[in-house]
Amino acid sequence: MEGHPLALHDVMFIPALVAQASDEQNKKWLRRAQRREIVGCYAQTELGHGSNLRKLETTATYDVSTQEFVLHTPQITSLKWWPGGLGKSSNYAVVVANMIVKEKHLGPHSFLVQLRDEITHQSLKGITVGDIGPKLSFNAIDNGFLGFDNYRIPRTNLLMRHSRVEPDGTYVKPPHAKINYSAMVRVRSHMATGQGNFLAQALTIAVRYSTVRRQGFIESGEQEVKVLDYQTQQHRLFPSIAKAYAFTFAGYETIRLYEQLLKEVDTGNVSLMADLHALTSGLKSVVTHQTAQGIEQARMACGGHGYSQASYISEIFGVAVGGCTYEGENMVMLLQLARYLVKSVEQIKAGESGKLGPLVAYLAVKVDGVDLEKGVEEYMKAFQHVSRLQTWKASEKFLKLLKSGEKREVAWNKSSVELTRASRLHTRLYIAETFKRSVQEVADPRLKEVLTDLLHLHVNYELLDMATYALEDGFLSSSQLDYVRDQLYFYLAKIRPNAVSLVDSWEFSDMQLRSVLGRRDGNVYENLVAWAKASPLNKTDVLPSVEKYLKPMMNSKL
Ligand SMILES: CCCCC/C=C\C/C=C\C/C=C\CCC(=O)SCCNC(=O)CCNC(=O)[C@H](O)C(C)(C)COP(=O)(O)OP(=O)(O)OC[C@H]1O[C@@H](n2cnc3c(N)ncnc32)[C@H](O)[C@@H]1OP(=O)(O)O
Ligand SMILES: Cc1cc2nc3c(=O)[nH]c(=O)nc-3n(C[C@H](O)[C@H](O)[C@H](O)COP(=O)(O)OP(=O)(O)OC[C@H]3O[C@@H](n4cnc5c(N)ncnc54)[C@H](O)[C@@H]3O)c2cc1C
Repeated sequence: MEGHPLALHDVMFIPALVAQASDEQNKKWLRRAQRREIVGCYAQTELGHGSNLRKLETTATYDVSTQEFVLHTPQITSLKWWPGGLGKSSNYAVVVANMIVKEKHLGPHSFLVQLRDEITHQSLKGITVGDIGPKLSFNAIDNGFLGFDNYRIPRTNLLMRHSRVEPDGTYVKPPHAKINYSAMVRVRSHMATGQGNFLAQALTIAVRYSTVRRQGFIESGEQEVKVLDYQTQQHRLFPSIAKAYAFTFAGYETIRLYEQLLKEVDTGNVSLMADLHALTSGLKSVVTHQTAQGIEQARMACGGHGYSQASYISEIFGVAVGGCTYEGENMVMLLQLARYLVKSVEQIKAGESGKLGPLVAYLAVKVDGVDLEKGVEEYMKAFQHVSRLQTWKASEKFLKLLKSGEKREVAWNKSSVELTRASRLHTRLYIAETFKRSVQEVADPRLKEVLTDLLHLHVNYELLDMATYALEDGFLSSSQLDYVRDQLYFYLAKIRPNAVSLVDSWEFSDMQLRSVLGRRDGNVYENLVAWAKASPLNKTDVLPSVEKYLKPMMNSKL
């Protein structure tokens, strides 16, 4: 859980080689990387810039006389900063640098760069490398810094699957300007399942513990109740169980789309790139944010013991919440999706709704009302309505500002909070749709019934959570919202008997969970006492600090 120094080798280094190195280059590098003869990381972010890649300062200048690239970090803000596994573990890196050929700045490109000697592991001349220090979490990963002092690498170390520099300095452009960003798109497309997994771990701990913990009464005179029987506890935990399933289903779809994209790009078809970029930008942001919130609620649902490291939920939170920042800061990524949504609105306004992709076609179709009692399909129409409403509102705001003479960037900035709201609603619609489709495909009727309950819980919870938008224009009435509330409470109670099975079905072992509270055998109290006794502070009855600090104070007559 605390991370692994080689995580980025598998998560980004190898995928970057697969997607961006030519077949010929990969004959040299890929097998070695897969056998871990060389260990690598993905070095893109710098001390001064992470989000705005066009302003990366590390340069790779082509020297035609030696057929080499000269890597250089001209100032302190140009140092690579953050890459996982860079500090101490990696001897190679995929380095993203601004490529300069014949004095022309050609933007960020990826290079395979050796950092350390393969035998001694010592850093090579011209390289400054080290660890950036402790973080909120992930402290088993050596996130690092890296500087280059006119460090030379062969021309052939530019990853050349999609773009090339010939020996004479002729540049062959890629088929899509952002194709070098593919390693990021890959991780974003995997993040929904990854984050769903973090959320699932925290929920397994909290739900199991909530069946062991007894506190207070629902009906007087009986045994104290398991805290999971409180409606508030169910409301805290069960919608997140539904989300963990929903994120996993959505993630399977984006992983499949990324694999499809890779195949299509190899045949020269880059049409899926914009769609997948928009989709994964939004999904990554919504999923990481909701996961962090869900984990924190799971921790609080364990009361005081949730605050102890024995619960292990704080560590899960620390790792998961990193996802809100890495692979694109959430606001920045929501604004990427918003670009796509605004473009879609512009297409509709230009009478070109036929050209809209399937995920945004609903933006052109108005619905007057819904009959929620007819079931989940009607909820989908309601989600479409609120997303459409907010997308149009935010887009119109932006377009109006543009028309009034504001510069594009200024108009964008003045509309950006509204735009991020639109992106979230659009993404939540996508999550609900994929959840619905995935449940429909389940063959086992008993499993399907339980997952359908979770789906119902999810759509009622979500609609209630975004109710302001639907009430604003009178799309939903207050009596419809009462219906949604009743349905929500109905499904909380219906899910209660299956709650433990729903979390157990994720099959985390005790070793994976590392939680005293979330143990499979439920022996929480005995093990909490044993855990506390094992605390380093309990190794001796009287600590040395007593002699040194407490006694002089306690014995003073002041
Ligand atoms: C696999 C399992 C995962 C689970 C993880 C578990 C453990 C791992 C542990 C640790 C962490 C793992 C990884 C972390 C690694 C990293 O963090 S690597 C660094 C990540 N950095 C970022 O994500 C940077 C974010 N910034 C950007 O991506 C870009 O700068 C930007 C915001 C997208 C803007 O780029 P820019 O070049 O300026 O473009 P501009 O805004 O001008 O847009 C121009 C058009 O290009 C389109 N576009 C942008 N990106 C893409 C893309 N990737 N694909 C397709 N198209 C793209 C954009 O939409 C614009 O299109 P228009 O049509 O003009 O609107
Ligand atoms: C755990 C972890 C692992 C990482 N691993 C790697 C790695 O392996 N390799 C690597 O290269 N990098 C890695 N990173 C770096 C990470 O990708 C960046 O930190 C991330 O992309 C955010 O960039 P930033 O730090 O520059 O944030 P900033 O962009 O400085 O963000 C600061 C604030 O500014 C806002 N902001 C920035 N730009 C805009 C805008 N255009 N519009 C509106 N608001 C804006 C943001 O929303 C945020 O609120 C890692 C980071 C973490 C935390």
